[in-house]
Amino acid sequence: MTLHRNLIAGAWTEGADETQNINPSNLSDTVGVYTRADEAQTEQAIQAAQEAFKTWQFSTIQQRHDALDFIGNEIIARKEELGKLLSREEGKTLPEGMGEAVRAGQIFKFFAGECLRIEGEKLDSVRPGVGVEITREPVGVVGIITPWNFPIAIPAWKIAPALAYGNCVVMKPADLVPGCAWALAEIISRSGIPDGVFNLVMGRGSKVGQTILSNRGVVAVSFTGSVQTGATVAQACAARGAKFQLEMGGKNPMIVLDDANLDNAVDCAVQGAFFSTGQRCTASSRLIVTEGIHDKFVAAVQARLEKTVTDDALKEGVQIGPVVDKSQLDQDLSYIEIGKKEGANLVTGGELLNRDTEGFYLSPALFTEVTSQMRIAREEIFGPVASVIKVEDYDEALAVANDTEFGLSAGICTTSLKYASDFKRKSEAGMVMVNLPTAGVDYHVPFGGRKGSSFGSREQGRYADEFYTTVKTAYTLPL
Ligand SMILES: NC(=O)C1=CN([C@@H]2O[C@H](COP(=O)(O)OP(=O)(O)OC[C@H]3O[C@@H](n4cnc5c(N)ncnc54)[C@H](OP(=O)(O)O)[C@@H]3O)[C@@H](O)[C@H]2O)C=CC1
Ligand SMILES: O=C(O)CCC(=O)C(=O)O
Repeated sequence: MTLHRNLIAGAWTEGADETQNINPSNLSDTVGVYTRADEAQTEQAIQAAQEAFKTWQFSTIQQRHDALDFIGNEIIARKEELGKLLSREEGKTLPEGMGEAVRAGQIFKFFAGECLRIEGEKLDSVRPGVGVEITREPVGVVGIITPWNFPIAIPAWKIAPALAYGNCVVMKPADLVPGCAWALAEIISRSGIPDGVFNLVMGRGSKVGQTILSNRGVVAVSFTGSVQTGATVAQACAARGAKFQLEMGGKNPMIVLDDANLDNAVDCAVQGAFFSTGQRCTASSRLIVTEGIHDKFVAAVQARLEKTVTDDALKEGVQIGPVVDKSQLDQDLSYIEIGKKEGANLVTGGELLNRDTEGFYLSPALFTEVTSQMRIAREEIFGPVASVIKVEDYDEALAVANDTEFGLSAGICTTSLKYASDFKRKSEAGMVMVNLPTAGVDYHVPFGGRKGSSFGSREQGRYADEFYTTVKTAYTLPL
Protein backbone atom coordinates (compact mmCIF):
# COMPACT_ATOMS: atom_id res chain seq x y z
CA MET A 1 0.00 0.00 0.00
CA THR A 2 1.16 3.56 -0.71
CA LEU A 3 2.60 5.29 2.32
CA HIS A 4 0.86 8.62 3.05
CA ARG A 5 3.52 11.10 4.15
CA ASN A 6 3.62 14.25 6.24
CA LEU A 7 3.56 17.66 4.55
CA ILE A 8 6.48 19.72 5.77
CA ALA A 9 7.69 22.92 4.08
CA GLY A 10 5.72 21.89 0.99
CA ALA A 11 7.40 18.46 0.70
CA TRP A 12 5.80 15.07 1.35
CA THR A 13 8.11 13.67 3.99
CA GLU A 14 8.43 10.22 5.51
CA GLY A 15 8.41 9.98 9.31
CA ALA A 16 10.16 7.71 11.77
CA ASP A 17 7.43 5.12 11.93
CA GLU A 18 4.05 4.25 10.36
CA THR A 19 0.54 3.15 11.26
CA GLN A 20 -2.22 1.16 9.55
CA ASN A 21 -5.57 2.92 9.50
CA ILE A 22 -8.19 0.23 10.21
CA ASN A 23 -11.92 0.38 9.39
CA PRO A 24 -13.92 -0.12 12.63
CA SER A 25 -16.80 -1.62 10.60
CA ASN A 26 -14.51 -4.26 9.12
CA LEU A 27 -11.26 -5.00 10.88
CA SER A 28 -9.87 -6.78 7.83
CA ASP A 29 -10.13 -3.56 5.78
CA THR A 30 -7.03 -1.35 5.95
CA VAL A 31 -7.97 2.16 4.88
CA GLY A 32 -4.33 3.15 4.29
CA VAL A 33 -0.84 3.32 5.71
CA TYR A 34 0.25 6.62 7.23
CA THR A 35 3.62 7.85 8.36
CA ARG A 36 4.22 9.01 11.92
CA ALA A 37 6.58 11.85 12.81
CA ASP A 38 8.88 11.93 15.79
CA GLU A 39 9.87 14.98 17.83
CA ALA A 40 12.65 16.02 15.40
CA GLN A 41 10.35 16.01 12.40
CA THR A 42 7.75 18.00 14.33
CA GLU A 43 10.45 20.59 15.10
CA GLN A 44 11.20 20.80 11.37
CA ALA A 45 7.53 21.50 10.65
CA ILE A 46 7.45 24.24 13.28
CA GLN A 47 10.60 25.83 11.80
CA ALA A 48 9.08 25.68 8.31
CA ALA A 49 5.96 27.41 9.59
CA GLN A 50 8.01 30.11 11.35
CA GLU A 51 9.93 30.77 8.15
CA ALA A 52 6.76 30.92 6.04
CA PHE A 53 5.08 33.29 8.51
CA LYS A 54 7.65 36.00 7.71
CA THR A 55 5.89 36.62 4.40
CA TRP A 56 2.49 34.95 4.77
CA GLN A 57 1.49 37.38 7.52
CA PHE A 58 1.57 40.12 4.86
CA SER A 59 -0.29 38.12 2.18
CA THR A 60 -3.25 39.83 0.59
CA ILE A 61 -6.77 39.03 1.67
CA GLN A 62 -7.49 38.14 -1.98
CA GLN A 63 -4.74 35.49 -1.93
CA ARG A 64 -6.11 33.97 1.27
CA HIS A 65 -9.70 34.17 0.04
CA ASP A 66 -8.84 32.39 -3.20
CA ALA A 67 -6.95 29.59 -1.44
CA LEU A 68 -9.72 28.94 1.08
CA ASP A 69 -12.40 29.12 -1.59
CA PHE A 70 -10.48 26.59 -3.72
CA ILE A 71 -10.20 24.22 -0.74
CA GLY A 72 -13.90 24.56 0.12
CA ASN A 73 -15.01 24.01 -3.47
CA GLU A 74 -12.87 20.92 -3.89
CA ILE A 75 -14.04 19.34 -0.64
CA ILE A 76 -17.68 19.86 -1.61
CA ALA A 77 -17.09 18.55 -5.15
CA ARG A 78 -15.51 15.39 -3.66
CA LYS A 79 -18.07 14.91 -0.88
CA GLU A 80 -18.94 11.28 -1.79
CA GLU A 81 -15.30 10.16 -1.87
CA LEU A 82 -14.29 12.08 1.27
CA GLY A 83 -17.48 11.04 3.08
CA LYS A 84 -16.71 7.41 2.29
CA LEU A 85 -13.13 7.76 3.51
CA LEU A 86 -14.44 9.34 6.72
CA SER A 87 -16.98 6.55 7.26
CA ARG A 88 -14.34 3.91 6.61
CA GLU A 89 -11.85 5.31 9.08
CA GLU A 90 -14.14 6.60 11.84
CA GLY A 91 -17.31 4.53 11.54
CA LYS A 92 -19.90 7.26 11.01
CA THR A 93 -22.63 6.21 8.58
CA LEU A 94 -22.10 7.26 4.97
CA PRO A 95 -24.76 10.04 5.04
CA GLU A 96 -23.15 11.35 8.25
CA GLY A 97 -19.69 11.12 6.66
CA MET A 98 -20.82 12.99 3.55
CA GLY A 99 -22.63 15.56 5.69
CA GLU A 100 -19.45 16.18 7.65
CA ALA A 101 -17.40 16.52 4.45
CA VAL A 102 -19.85 19.12 3.10
CA ARG A 103 -19.75 20.95 6.42
CA ALA A 104 -15.94 21.08 6.20
CA GLY A 105 -16.21 22.55 2.70
CA GLN A 106 -18.75 25.13 3.83
CA ILE A 107 -16.46 26.13 6.70
CA PHE A 108 -13.62 26.86 4.27
CA LYS A 109 -15.97 28.86 2.05
CA PHE A 110 -17.31 30.79 5.04
CA PHE A 111 -13.77 31.75 6.09
CA ALA A 112 -12.89 32.59 2.48
CA GLY A 113 -15.59 35.25 2.85
CA GLU A 114 -14.31 36.29 6.27
CA CYS A 115 -10.90 37.12 4.72
CA LEU A 116 -12.66 39.96 2.93
CA ARG A 117 -14.41 41.20 6.07
CA ILE A 118 -11.54 41.62 8.53
CA GLU A 119 -12.43 44.76 10.40
CA GLY A 120 -10.62 47.37 12.42
CA GLU A 121 -11.65 50.57 14.14
CA LYS A 122 -10.64 54.17 13.74
CA LEU A 123 -11.21 56.47 16.69
CA ASP A 124 -10.29 59.99 17.69
CA SER A 125 -7.71 60.23 20.42
CA VAL A 126 -8.39 62.13 23.62
CA ARG A 127 -5.32 64.17 22.62
CA PRO A 128 -5.75 66.88 19.96
CA GLY A 129 -4.78 65.95 16.40
CA VAL A 130 -4.00 62.33 17.24
CA GLY A 131 -5.76 59.42 15.53
CA VAL A 132 -6.17 55.91 16.91
CA GLU A 133 -6.46 52.76 14.80
CA ILE A 134 -7.26 49.34 16.18
CA THR A 135 -6.36 46.46 13.87
CA ARG A 136 -6.26 42.68 14.08
CA GLU A 137 -3.06 40.89 13.11
CA PRO A 138 -2.21 37.18 12.85
CA VAL A 139 -0.71 35.63 15.96
CA GLY A 140 2.00 33.54 14.24
CA VAL A 141 2.46 29.76 14.13
CA VAL A 142 -0.62 27.96 15.42
CA GLY A 143 -0.55 24.35 16.62
CA ILE A 144 -3.75 22.43 15.91
CA ILE A 145 -4.44 19.17 17.77
CA THR A 146 -7.64 17.35 16.86
CA PRO A 147 -9.61 14.29 18.05
CA TRP A 148 -10.88 11.29 16.11
CA ASN A 149 -14.62 11.89 16.26
CA PHE A 150 -14.90 14.61 13.57
CA PRO A 151 -11.91 13.79 11.33
CA ILE A 152 -12.56 16.49 8.73
CA ALA A 153 -14.89 19.09 10.28
CA ILE A 154 -12.82 19.83 13.38
CA PRO A 155 -9.54 20.20 11.42
CA ALA A 156 -11.48 22.43 9.00
CA TRP A 157 -12.91 24.71 11.67
CA LYS A 158 -9.43 25.29 13.10
CA ILE A 159 -7.32 25.42 9.91
CA ALA A 160 -9.68 27.68 7.93
CA PRO A 161 -9.73 30.61 10.39
CA ALA A 162 -6.02 30.16 11.16
CA LEU A 163 -5.16 30.65 7.46
CA ALA A 164 -7.87 33.26 6.85
CA TYR A 165 -6.35 35.61 9.42
CA GLY A 166 -2.78 35.11 8.11
CA ASN A 167 -1.34 32.51 10.48
CA CYS A 168 0.80 29.48 9.66
CA VAL A 169 -0.26 26.04 10.82
CA VAL A 170 1.26 22.87 12.25
CA MET A 171 -1.57 20.36 12.33
CA LYS A 172 -1.60 17.07 14.26
CA PRO A 173 -4.64 14.87 13.65
CA ALA A 174 -5.69 12.03 15.97
CA ASP A 175 -3.59 8.95 15.35
CA LEU A 176 -6.73 6.85 14.82
CA VAL A 177 -7.96 8.90 11.84
CA PRO A 178 -5.09 10.27 9.72
CA GLY A 179 -6.96 9.62 6.44
CA CYS A 180 -9.23 12.68 6.24
CA ALA A 181 -6.49 14.96 7.57
CA TRP A 182 -4.11 13.71 4.89
CA ALA A 183 -6.76 14.16 2.15
CA LEU A 184 -7.41 17.69 3.40
CA ALA A 185 -3.66 18.46 3.48
CA GLU A 186 -3.34 17.21 -0.10
CA ILE A 187 -6.06 19.63 -1.21
CA ILE A 188 -4.49 22.49 0.78
CA SER A 189 -1.10 21.71 -0.86
CA ARG A 190 -2.66 22.54 -4.27
CA SER A 191 -4.54 25.65 -3.14
CA GLY A 192 -1.84 28.17 -3.98
CA ILE A 193 -0.64 28.89 -0.46
CA PRO A 194 3.17 29.05 -0.18
CA ASP A 195 5.24 26.12 1.14
CA GLY A 196 5.42 25.93 4.92
CA VAL A 197 2.25 27.93 5.57
CA PHE A 198 0.37 24.70 6.29
CA ASN A 199 2.16 21.63 7.64
CA LEU A 200 0.62 18.24 8.41
CA VAL A 201 2.41 16.21 11.08
CA MET A 202 0.76 12.86 11.68
CA GLY A 203 1.95 10.89 14.68
CA ARG A 204 1.34 10.27 18.36
CA GLY A 205 0.20 12.82 20.93
CA SER A 206 3.07 11.79 23.19
CA LYS A 207 5.62 12.82 20.52
CA VAL A 208 4.12 15.21 17.96
CA GLY A 209 1.54 16.68 20.35
CA GLN A 210 4.02 17.20 23.18
CA THR A 211 6.50 18.89 20.83
CA ILE A 212 3.81 21.29 19.64
CA LEU A 213 2.99 22.08 23.27
CA SER A 214 6.57 22.66 24.40
CA ASN A 215 8.12 24.43 21.38
CA ARG A 216 8.26 28.22 21.80
CA GLY A 217 7.86 28.65 18.05
CA VAL A 218 4.19 27.69 18.42
CA VAL A 219 2.50 30.76 19.85
CA ALA A 220 -1.06 29.43 20.06
CA VAL A 221 -2.59 25.96 20.40
CA SER A 222 -6.16 25.04 19.49
CA PHE A 223 -7.16 21.68 20.96
CA THR A 224 -10.25 19.46 20.91
CA GLY A 225 -10.27 16.16 22.77
CA SER A 226 -10.48 14.68 26.23
CA VAL A 227 -10.54 16.57 29.51
CA GLN A 228 -7.29 14.89 30.63
CA THR A 229 -5.31 15.89 27.54
CA GLY A 230 -6.92 19.34 27.67
CA ALA A 231 -5.43 19.81 31.15
CA THR A 232 -1.98 18.86 29.78
CA VAL A 233 -2.36 21.37 26.95
CA ALA A 234 -3.40 24.10 29.40
CA GLN A 235 -0.48 23.49 31.76
CA ALA A 236 2.12 23.34 28.99
CA CYS A 237 0.85 26.47 27.24
CA ALA A 238 0.36 28.48 30.43
CA ALA A 239 3.89 27.58 31.56
CA ARG A 240 5.43 29.23 28.49
CA GLY A 241 2.85 31.95 27.91
CA ALA A 242 1.30 30.52 24.74
CA LYS A 243 -2.30 31.28 23.86
CA PHE A 244 -4.61 28.25 24.03
CA GLN A 245 -8.16 27.25 23.36
CA LEU A 246 -9.72 23.98 24.57
CA GLU A 247 -12.88 22.12 23.55
CA MET A 248 -13.34 19.06 25.71
CA GLY A 249 -16.08 16.88 27.09
CA GLY A 250 -19.77 17.21 27.64
CA LYS A 251 -22.53 15.58 29.66
CA ASN A 252 -25.26 17.35 27.82
CA PRO A 253 -28.78 17.47 29.26
CA MET A 254 -31.92 17.33 27.17
CA ILE A 255 -35.05 18.18 29.15
CA VAL A 256 -38.42 16.78 28.04
CA LEU A 257 -41.40 18.51 29.66
CA ASP A 258 -44.94 17.14 29.93
CA ASP A 259 -46.11 19.59 27.24
CA ALA A 260 -43.48 18.50 24.68
CA ASN A 261 -44.43 17.21 21.25
CA LEU A 262 -43.67 13.54 21.91
CA ASP A 263 -42.58 12.60 18.37
CA ASN A 264 -40.23 15.55 18.20
CA ALA A 265 -38.78 14.79 21.64
CA VAL A 266 -38.14 11.17 20.65
CA ASP A 267 -36.44 12.30 17.41
CA CYS A 268 -34.26 14.76 19.32
CA ALA A 269 -33.29 12.10 21.89
CA VAL A 270 -32.49 9.36 19.39
CA GLN A 271 -30.55 11.66 17.06
CA GLY A 272 -28.82 13.60 19.81
CA ALA A 273 -27.85 10.66 22.01
CA PHE A 274 -27.19 7.83 19.58
CA PHE A 275 -26.43 9.07 16.06
CA SER A 276 -22.73 9.19 15.20
CA THR A 277 -22.65 6.28 17.70
CA GLY A 278 -23.00 8.83 20.53
CA GLN A 279 -19.37 9.85 19.91
CA ARG A 280 -19.97 13.58 20.03
CA CYS A 281 -19.05 16.03 22.72
CA THR A 282 -22.53 17.50 22.13
CA ALA A 283 -24.37 14.16 22.55
CA SER A 284 -27.53 14.24 24.72
CA SER A 285 -26.29 11.73 27.25
CA ARG A 286 -28.71 12.88 30.01
CA LEU A 287 -32.41 12.83 29.16
CA ILE A 288 -34.20 14.68 31.96
CA VAL A 289 -37.90 13.90 31.75
CA THR A 290 -40.87 15.14 33.80
CA GLU A 291 -43.19 12.58 35.43
CA GLY A 292 -46.25 13.13 33.25
CA ILE A 293 -44.54 12.18 29.97
CA HIS A 294 -41.79 9.90 31.35
CA ASP A 295 -43.30 6.46 30.66
CA LYS A 296 -44.63 7.38 27.20
CA PHE A 297 -41.28 8.91 26.26
CA VAL A 298 -39.22 5.94 27.49
CA ALA A 299 -41.49 3.46 25.69
CA ALA A 300 -41.29 5.44 22.44
CA VAL A 301 -37.48 5.85 22.59
CA GLN A 302 -37.10 2.15 23.39
CA ALA A 303 -39.35 1.17 20.45
CA ARG A 304 -37.38 3.44 18.12
CA LEU A 305 -34.01 2.12 19.31
CA GLU A 306 -35.09 -1.46 18.86
CA LYS A 307 -35.89 -0.68 15.21
CA THR A 308 -32.67 1.24 14.65
CA VAL A 309 -30.17 -0.47 12.37
CA THR A 310 -26.61 -0.74 13.75
CA ASP A 311 -24.24 -2.16 11.15
CA ASP A 312 -21.40 -1.45 8.71
CA ALA A 313 -21.19 2.33 8.31
CA LEU A 314 -21.04 2.02 4.52
CA LYS A 315 -24.19 -0.08 4.13
CA GLU A 316 -27.31 1.65 2.90
CA GLY A 317 -30.01 2.21 5.51
CA VAL A 318 -27.66 1.91 8.50
CA GLN A 319 -28.41 4.50 11.20
CA ILE A 320 -25.69 3.74 13.73
CA GLY A 321 -22.18 2.67 12.76
CA PRO A 322 -19.63 0.88 14.95
CA VAL A 323 -17.77 2.27 17.94
CA VAL A 324 -14.46 3.76 16.77
CA ASP A 325 -12.04 1.23 18.31
CA LYS A 326 -11.54 -1.44 20.93
CA SER A 327 -10.47 0.95 23.65
CA GLN A 328 -13.58 3.13 23.23
CA LEU A 329 -15.74 -0.01 23.11
CA ASP A 330 -14.20 -1.23 26.39
CA GLN A 331 -14.93 2.19 27.92
CA ASP A 332 -18.59 1.99 26.79
CA LEU A 333 -19.02 -1.58 28.09
CA SER A 334 -17.40 -0.72 31.38
CA TYR A 335 -19.82 2.21 31.90
CA ILE A 336 -22.75 -0.07 31.07
CA GLU A 337 -21.60 -2.39 33.88
CA ILE A 338 -21.09 0.58 36.21
CA GLY A 339 -24.66 1.75 35.45
CA LYS A 340 -26.11 -1.67 36.30
CA LYS A 341 -24.09 -1.85 39.53
CA GLU A 342 -25.23 1.64 40.50
CA GLY A 343 -28.83 0.42 40.33
CA ALA A 344 -29.91 1.96 37.03
CA ASN A 345 -32.27 -0.07 34.84
CA LEU A 346 -30.92 -1.03 31.39
CA VAL A 347 -34.13 -0.86 29.34
CA THR A 348 -32.58 -1.84 26.04
CA GLY A 349 -29.26 -2.33 24.25
CA GLY A 350 -25.72 -2.39 25.55
CA GLU A 351 -24.96 -5.65 23.79
CA LEU A 352 -22.19 -6.58 21.39
CA LEU A 353 -23.62 -7.34 17.95
CA ASN A 354 -22.41 -9.82 15.35
CA ARG A 355 -22.55 -8.57 11.80
CA ASP A 356 -21.29 -9.86 8.42
CA THR A 357 -17.94 -8.24 9.07
CA GLU A 358 -15.94 -8.15 12.28
CA GLY A 359 -16.33 -4.68 13.78
CA PHE A 360 -16.99 -2.88 17.06
CA TYR A 361 -20.78 -3.12 17.05
CA LEU A 362 -22.71 -2.16 20.17
CA SER A 363 -26.50 -1.83 20.36
CA PRO A 364 -27.68 1.59 21.61
CA ALA A 365 -28.17 1.45 25.38
CA LEU A 366 -30.88 3.26 27.32
CA PHE A 367 -30.86 3.42 31.11
CA THR A 368 -33.80 4.56 33.27
CA GLU A 369 -34.05 5.10 37.03
CA VAL A 370 -30.83 7.07 36.87
CA THR A 371 -30.08 9.67 39.52
CA SER A 372 -27.97 12.76 39.00
CA GLN A 373 -25.33 11.40 41.41
CA MET A 374 -24.60 8.19 39.48
CA ARG A 375 -21.33 8.03 37.56
CA ILE A 376 -23.22 7.27 34.31
CA ALA A 377 -24.97 10.63 34.78
CA ARG A 378 -21.81 12.55 35.62
CA GLU A 379 -18.95 11.21 33.50
CA GLU A 380 -18.61 11.45 29.72
CA ILE A 381 -18.99 7.95 28.24
CA PHE A 382 -18.62 8.96 24.57
CA GLY A 383 -20.63 6.06 23.20
CA PRO A 384 -24.21 5.03 22.33
CA VAL A 385 -25.36 5.13 25.96
CA ALA A 386 -27.96 7.51 27.41
CA SER A 387 -29.51 7.90 30.85
CA VAL A 388 -33.07 8.96 31.65
CA ILE A 389 -33.46 10.95 34.86
CA LYS A 390 -37.08 11.36 36.03
CA VAL A 391 -37.98 14.72 37.61
CA GLU A 392 -41.09 16.27 39.10
CA ASP A 393 -41.28 19.55 37.25
CA TYR A 394 -39.40 22.18 35.22
CA ASP A 395 -37.62 23.65 38.24
CA GLU A 396 -36.15 20.29 39.19
CA ALA A 397 -35.29 19.61 35.52
CA LEU A 398 -33.36 22.89 35.31
CA ALA A 399 -31.48 22.14 38.54
CA VAL A 400 -30.52 18.65 37.32
CA ALA A 401 -29.54 19.98 33.88
CA ASN A 402 -27.10 22.42 35.47
CA ASP A 403 -25.84 19.88 38.04
CA THR A 404 -22.73 18.94 36.06
CA GLU A 405 -19.12 19.97 35.78
CA PHE A 406 -19.64 20.38 32.02
CA GLY A 407 -21.48 23.07 30.05
CA LEU A 408 -21.24 22.52 26.32
CA SER A 409 -24.74 22.03 24.91
CA ALA A 410 -28.18 21.74 26.52
CA GLY A 411 -31.65 21.16 25.11
CA ILE A 412 -35.29 21.45 26.05
CA CYS A 413 -38.34 19.94 24.34
CA THR A 414 -41.43 21.97 25.22
CA THR A 415 -44.26 23.85 23.55
CA SER A 416 -44.20 26.44 26.34
CA LEU A 417 -42.57 29.74 25.40
CA LYS A 418 -42.26 30.51 29.10
CA TYR A 419 -40.13 27.45 29.90
CA ALA A 420 -38.14 27.65 26.65
CA SER A 421 -37.26 31.29 27.36
CA ASP A 422 -36.40 30.61 30.98
CA PHE A 423 -34.15 27.69 29.98
CA LYS A 424 -32.34 29.71 27.33
CA ARG A 425 -31.53 32.27 30.03
CA LYS A 426 -30.70 29.95 32.95
CA SER A 427 -28.94 27.03 31.28
CA GLU A 428 -25.25 26.99 32.20
CA ALA A 429 -24.22 25.76 28.73
CA GLY A 430 -22.56 27.57 25.84
CA MET A 431 -25.18 26.34 23.35
CA VAL A 432 -28.91 25.88 23.98
CA MET A 433 -31.34 24.06 21.70
CA VAL A 434 -35.14 24.32 21.87
CA ASN A 435 -36.98 21.36 20.27
CA LEU A 436 -33.74 20.41 18.49
CA PRO A 437 -31.08 17.78 19.25
CA THR A 438 -28.18 18.99 21.42
CA ALA A 439 -25.77 17.74 18.73
CA GLY A 440 -25.44 19.00 15.16
CA VAL A 441 -24.61 22.67 14.90
CA ASP A 442 -24.39 25.30 12.17
CA TYR A 443 -21.01 26.20 10.68
CA HIS A 444 -21.32 30.00 10.67
CA VAL A 445 -22.00 30.75 14.36
CA PRO A 446 -19.92 30.34 17.53
CA PHE A 447 -19.33 26.89 18.97
CA GLY A 448 -18.18 26.25 22.50
CA GLY A 449 -19.12 25.75 26.09
CA ARG A 450 -18.73 26.83 29.68
CA LYS A 451 -17.48 25.27 32.92
CA GLY A 452 -15.29 22.17 32.36
CA SER A 453 -16.20 21.79 28.68
CA SER A 454 -14.22 24.62 27.16
CA PHE A 455 -11.55 27.17 27.82
CA GLY A 456 -10.70 30.28 25.88
CA SER A 457 -12.52 32.12 23.17
CA ARG A 458 -15.17 30.59 20.92
CA GLU A 459 -14.50 28.62 17.75
CA GLN A 460 -16.31 29.08 14.42
CA GLY A 461 -18.22 31.93 12.92
CA ARG A 462 -16.76 35.40 13.08
CA TYR A 463 -15.99 34.91 16.78
CA ALA A 464 -13.01 32.77 15.68
CA ASP A 465 -11.00 35.97 15.09
CA GLU A 466 -10.56 36.36 18.84
CA PHE A 467 -8.26 33.33 18.97
CA TYR A 468 -6.52 33.59 15.62
CA THR A 469 -5.68 37.29 15.79
CA THR A 470 -4.04 39.70 18.16
CA VAL A 471 -5.17 43.30 18.52
CA LYS A 472 -2.90 46.25 17.79
CA THR A 473 -3.67 49.82 18.83
CA ALA A 474 -1.75 52.40 16.77
CA TYR A 475 -1.61 56.16 17.58
CA THR A 476 -0.70 58.65 14.85
CA LEU A 477 0.10 62.35 15.08
CA PRO A 478 0.23 63.51 11.44
CA LEU A 479 3.07 66.03 10.96
N1 LIG B 1 -15.02 16.41 23.37
C1 LIG B 1 -14.58 15.86 22.28
O1 LIG B 1 -14.78 16.39 21.21
C2 LIG B 1 -13.84 14.63 22.37
C3 LIG B 1 -13.71 13.93 23.55
N2 LIG B 1 -13.04 12.80 23.59
C4 LIG B 1 -12.97 12.06 24.87
O2 LIG B 1 -11.65 11.64 25.03
C5 LIG B 1 -11.58 10.23 25.18
C6 LIG B 1 -10.31 9.71 24.56
O3 LIG B 1 -10.24 10.07 23.18
P1 LIG B 1 -8.86 10.48 22.54
O4 LIG B 1 -8.97 10.70 21.09
O5 LIG B 1 -7.86 9.50 22.99
O6 LIG B 1 -8.66 11.91 23.20
P2 LIG B 1 -7.31 12.60 23.51
O7 LIG B 1 -7.58 13.82 24.27
O8 LIG B 1 -6.37 11.64 24.08
O9 LIG B 1 -6.78 12.96 22.05
C7 LIG B 1 -7.10 14.15 21.35
C8 LIG B 1 -5.88 14.60 20.58
O10 LIG B 1 -4.83 14.96 21.49
C9 LIG B 1 -3.65 14.22 21.18
N3 LIG B 1 -2.88 14.00 22.39
C10 LIG B 1 -2.94 12.95 23.25
N4 LIG B 1 -2.05 13.11 24.23
C11 LIG B 1 -1.40 14.28 24.01
C12 LIG B 1 -0.39 14.98 24.70
N5 LIG B 1 0.15 14.53 25.81
N6 LIG B 1 0.03 16.15 24.19
C13 LIG B 1 -0.52 16.65 23.06
N7 LIG B 1 -1.46 16.02 22.36
C14 LIG B 1 -1.92 14.85 22.84
C15 LIG B 1 -4.17 12.95 20.55
O11 LIG B 1 -3.17 12.25 19.87
P3 LIG B 1 -3.26 10.66 19.67
O12 LIG B 1 -4.37 10.44 18.74
O13 LIG B 1 -1.95 10.27 19.15
O14 LIG B 1 -3.52 10.08 21.03
C16 LIG B 1 -5.28 13.51 19.69
O15 LIG B 1 -4.75 14.08 18.52
C17 LIG B 1 -12.85 9.74 24.55
O16 LIG B 1 -13.24 8.52 25.05
C18 LIG B 1 -13.80 10.84 24.90
O17 LIG B 1 -14.30 10.65 26.19
C19 LIG B 1 -12.44 12.31 22.47
C20 LIG B 1 -12.54 12.93 21.27
C21 LIG B 1 -13.27 14.15 21.14
O1 LIG C 1 -22.51 18.32 17.31
C1 LIG C 1 -21.77 18.82 16.48
O2 LIG C 1 -22.17 19.21 15.39
C2 LIG C 1 -20.31 19.02 16.79
C3 LIG C 1 -19.84 18.08 17.84
C4 LIG C 1 -18.40 18.16 18.10
O3 LIG C 1 -17.75 19.08 17.70
C5 LIG C 1 -17.71 17.11 18.83
O4 LIG C 1 -18.32 16.14 19.23
O5 LIG C 1 -16.48 17.23 18.99
